[in-house]
Amino acid sequence: MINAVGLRKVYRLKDREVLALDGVDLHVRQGEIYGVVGQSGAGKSTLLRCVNLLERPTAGTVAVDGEDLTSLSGARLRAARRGIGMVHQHFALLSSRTVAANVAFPLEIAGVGRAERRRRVGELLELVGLQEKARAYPAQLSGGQKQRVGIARALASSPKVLLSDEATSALDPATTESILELLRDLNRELGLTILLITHEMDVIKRICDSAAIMEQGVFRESGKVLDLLATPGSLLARSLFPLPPADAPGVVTITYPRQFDEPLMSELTRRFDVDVNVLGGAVETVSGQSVGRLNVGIQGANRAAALAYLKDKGLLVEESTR
Ligand SMILES: Nc1ncnc2c1ncn2[C@@H]1O[C@H](COP(=O)(O)OP(=O)(O)OP(=O)(O)O)[C@@H](O)[C@H]1O
Repeated sequence: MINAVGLRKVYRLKDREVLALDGVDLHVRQGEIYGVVGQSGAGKSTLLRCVNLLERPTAGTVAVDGEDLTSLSGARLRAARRGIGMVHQHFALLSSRTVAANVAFPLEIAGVGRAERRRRVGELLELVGLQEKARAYPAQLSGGQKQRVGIARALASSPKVLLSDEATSALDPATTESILELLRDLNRELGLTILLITHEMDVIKRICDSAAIMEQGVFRESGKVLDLLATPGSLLARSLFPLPPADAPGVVTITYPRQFDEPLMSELTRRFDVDVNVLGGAVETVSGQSVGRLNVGIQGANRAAALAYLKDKGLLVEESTR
C-alpha cells in the first residue's frame, strides 16, 4: 500500500546541511499497522511528512496505493493526498469550531454539500464514540477525546491510509490504551492501513504487525514484528524484552517467537539430564501471540544436545552476551 524507495531528505540551512533521511526503503502492506520507532531526531517525522509529500524528498520515490506521489504536483497531488489521513500528537484542532465542525472541515474544503456533511460527520463521530460531544468545543474535551476528534477528522475523506504522528505521546497510559484500541478497531473494521511513528516500544508491542527501528535517518531493522523477534541479534527483540545482563557461564537467551504450550524446560531436564535455571525473562502478547524471552542457565554433559532440541522445536537460542 505504501512503497517508498531510496528516500533521502537533506534540509539545507543557512550555515549547514542536515541529512534527515539517508536512504530509507519502506514497504507497508495493505491492511497492516506498521510502526516506526526511534529516538528524537532519528528522522521519523521527516519520513512521515515525505510519505504524504508534505515534505518533498531530496531523492527517492513514494507510491501510495499504486500512485507515484513524487511525480505529482498541484491539484493532482492534493487529490491523491485525500486518500491519506493524518493524526497529530497535539491534535491540531480548531478551537473556535465545535467538534462536529472540526470533523466537517476537510469535507467543506472538498466541497461536500451540507446534508452529506451532516450525515458523514454523524457517522464519523459514532465511529470514534463521540456522538454526545458533537456540539462541544475542543477546550471542553479531555486529551483522549481530542485525539478521537483528530482521528474522526482524518477519516472524513475515507482515506485508505492513516498516518499517525505520535498520536498517543501526549496522553496518559489508560487513554493511550483506549486510543490504540480504537486504531486497532479501525484497522480491522475499515481495513485501514496505518503507518505510525512513535518513540514508545509499547505501541509497537500492542498494535503493530510490522515495525522498523530508525536511527540517524536509516532503518536499522524492519519487517514483521514476529519475524524480527525470531531473528538472531534482533534489536527489536532486545528493546521489547529487555533482560538483565546474564554473563554467567552456560546462560542462553531463549526467545519463543510464538505460543508454546509444551513444558519445554522440564522436558529438558528429563530428556537430557541438564540443570536448568531460569534467571529472568518476560512473556507478553505481541501481535496477538504470546511471546516470551528468557535468560536460562543450562549446564550438564548434554548441554549441546539440549540446545539443539530447543532449536529444533522452533525456539531461538542465543548464547548470552548480556
Ligand atoms: N524543517 C526542518 N529544517 C531543518 N532541519 C530539520 C527540519 N525538520 C527536521 N529537521 C532535522 O532533521 C533531523 C530529523 O528530525 P525529525 O523531526 O524527522 O526526527 P524525529 O525522529 O521525528 O524526532 P522528534 O521525535 O524529536 O520529532 C533532526 O536532526 C532535525 O533537527
